[in-house]
Amino acid sequence: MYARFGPNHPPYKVPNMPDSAMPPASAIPPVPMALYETDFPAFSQNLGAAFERYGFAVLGGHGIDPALLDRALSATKAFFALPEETKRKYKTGIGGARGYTPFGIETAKGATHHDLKEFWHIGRELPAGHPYTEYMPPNIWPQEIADFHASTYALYEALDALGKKVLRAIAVYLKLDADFFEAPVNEGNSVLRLLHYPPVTTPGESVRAGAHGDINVITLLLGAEEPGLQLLDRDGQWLPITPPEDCIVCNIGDMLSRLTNGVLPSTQHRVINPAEARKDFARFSTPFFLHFEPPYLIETLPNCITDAHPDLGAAPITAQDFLMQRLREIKLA
Ligand SMILES: O=C(O)CCC(=O)C(=O)O
Ligand SMILES: [Fe+2]
Repeated sequence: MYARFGPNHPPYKVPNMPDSAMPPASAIPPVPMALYETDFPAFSQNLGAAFERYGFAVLGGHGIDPALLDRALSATKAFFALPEETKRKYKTGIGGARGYTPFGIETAKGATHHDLKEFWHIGRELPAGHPYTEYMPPNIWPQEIADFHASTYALYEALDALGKKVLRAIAVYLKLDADFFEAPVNEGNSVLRLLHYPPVTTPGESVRAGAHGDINVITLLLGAEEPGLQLLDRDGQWLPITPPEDCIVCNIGDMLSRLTNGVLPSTQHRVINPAEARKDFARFSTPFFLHFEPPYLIETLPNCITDAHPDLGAAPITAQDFLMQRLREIKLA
């Protein structure tokens, strides 16, 4: 069992504390994905309520083919096991938007220490001459791992489809047309991030991922069953999110928070270092950052301005301009 702990790093695992005194390992109960087909209004309501309360929701039984997940995870592990110099061949000069970003680069906004992670980014494949090629560079693929391209891009497409379903539920929760988000995200600048947090063998100031909010519309996260992910709750407590294996963690990003005038909050989250018993284990997780199409104008939804949510006065901004502003802040652009 994992204890809650405050921002100043009291112990993560409290020795001698009976399990009954601990908060649940994961604060947010899963919403069954099956409800999407059997009772869409209930699906939308349960999911939306979790997002409004926590900025996070957990989807149970996500329905992504377990064989595909195994293939993508094997390819990911095989890539990160390559020698450093081989991996660095795939480091691009485009702010990490595609390919490999080595250990020690990304630094959370306002943080002084870099994160303890390396990662690989995959974007949407566009036909030659597509107008968005200006914003969305082509993918690169490691030649050393035969199934990498096929398995990880199939996962990209599965998560893109799942994300579009989640957005239908969010639209209905917000009393918009169910297909409100369809055109804005259809060929969105979405990115699949394959993340590797190596074992944490030397103590230091750095954490696996410093506290941050995601930039995009919504994030779908696979692999959070290896403990460490926490969200910063309203009362200042860090709540662990450690879902069962067939679940996917979803959270609201800054773009959707801005569009909804904060009705759906983008909640700060982080990945803390492992407890002693898990410190020799790597952590592999896979967030899918679902984005709007680059020219989409993020402009506060009028029906999200209410007495409970007075207008925060966010100026309209395109998804592309917002992204560039935020990437500069985390030293990726
Ligand atoms: O690894 C995780 O569980 C979360 C990663 C994350 O929050 C991110 O990459 O934005
Ligand atoms: Fe994140």
